[in-house]
Amino acid sequence: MWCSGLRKRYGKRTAVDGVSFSVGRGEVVGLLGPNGAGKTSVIKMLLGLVRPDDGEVLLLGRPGRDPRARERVGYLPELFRYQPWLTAAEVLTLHVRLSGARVPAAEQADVLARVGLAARSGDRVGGFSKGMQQRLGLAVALVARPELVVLDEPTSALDPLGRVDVRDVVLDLRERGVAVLLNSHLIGEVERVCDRVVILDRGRVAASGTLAELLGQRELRLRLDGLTPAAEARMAAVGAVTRTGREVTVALPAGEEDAVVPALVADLVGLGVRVHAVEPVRISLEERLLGILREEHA
Ligand SMILES: Nc1ncnc2c1ncn2[C@@H]1O[C@H](COP(=O)(O)OP(=O)(O)OP(=O)(O)O)[C@@H](O)[C@H]1O
Repeated sequence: MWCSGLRKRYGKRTAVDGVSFSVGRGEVVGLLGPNGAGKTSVIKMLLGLVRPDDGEVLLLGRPGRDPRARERVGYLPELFRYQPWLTAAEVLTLHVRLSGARVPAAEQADVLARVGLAARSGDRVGGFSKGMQQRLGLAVALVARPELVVLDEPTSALDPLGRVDVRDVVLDLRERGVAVLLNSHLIGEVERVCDRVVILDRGRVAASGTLAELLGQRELRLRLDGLTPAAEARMAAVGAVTRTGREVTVALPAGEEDAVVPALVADLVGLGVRVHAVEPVRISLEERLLGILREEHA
């Protein structure tokens, strides 16, 4: 899947402003960003559910407008409700028919089992809990043997075990060479399964890259007493500084920590600062995301 220069306005509000990225076969890409960043709008444009004002979409090598491009795409929407009078098995059969694929009943039953609904296949969907409906939505996204799967908040209603199931499903898809685009606010989840992430903010790509690229940056956690403006300026010269009382975090320039850390500590001591603790750490995706968003909004 590939998109370039996607733009969308709703009235005066620009929801998506020049978004480009791609998801290759066998690759899991996470779409991250705050509420209203444009994630769902991007997904809907990719799938042809919303018409972009500008930009291009290629799905599995065909223009996104081509209905045949969508035959091999599985989609779990953020908000969904299936026909309450149908059983879970009937919902799957309906979606298989809609997709035009030929999927034998036994394979459909396997998909229900994979999302943990084997025991409920004959029950009407109207009586399903939110989490069970979300599991069914995942089964719908998977059942027609898709080559690209787009999951919009797939675990929002799921219990911790259900989240583990989804992680296994996603890793299994990757194993089979399926391209997966995952929109989730659960950053830990994204960090565990995604090869790459695209961070959206106010309709634009604020950052993107492999986890190694985005998290490659290390930072230094310090516990300090007697900070002076000169000492703060010395730390700011190294990288972005965040401070909560005596705890100070300094972003380290990539690959230079061996030289930078001892020099910084020596200078801080020289400036009269009492250094209680020094700990270099690799930042988590969550911290990195918050850092990127803070810079964007500064
Ligand atoms: N149908 C619509 N009509 C008007 N404005 C819309 C519509 N859909 C989205 N928007 C606006 O576009 C912006 C992006 O919304 P979108 O749903 O894409 O964000 P999101 O990143 O998915 O957010 P969330 O994390 O809350 O799901 C928001 O300002 C929203 O109000």
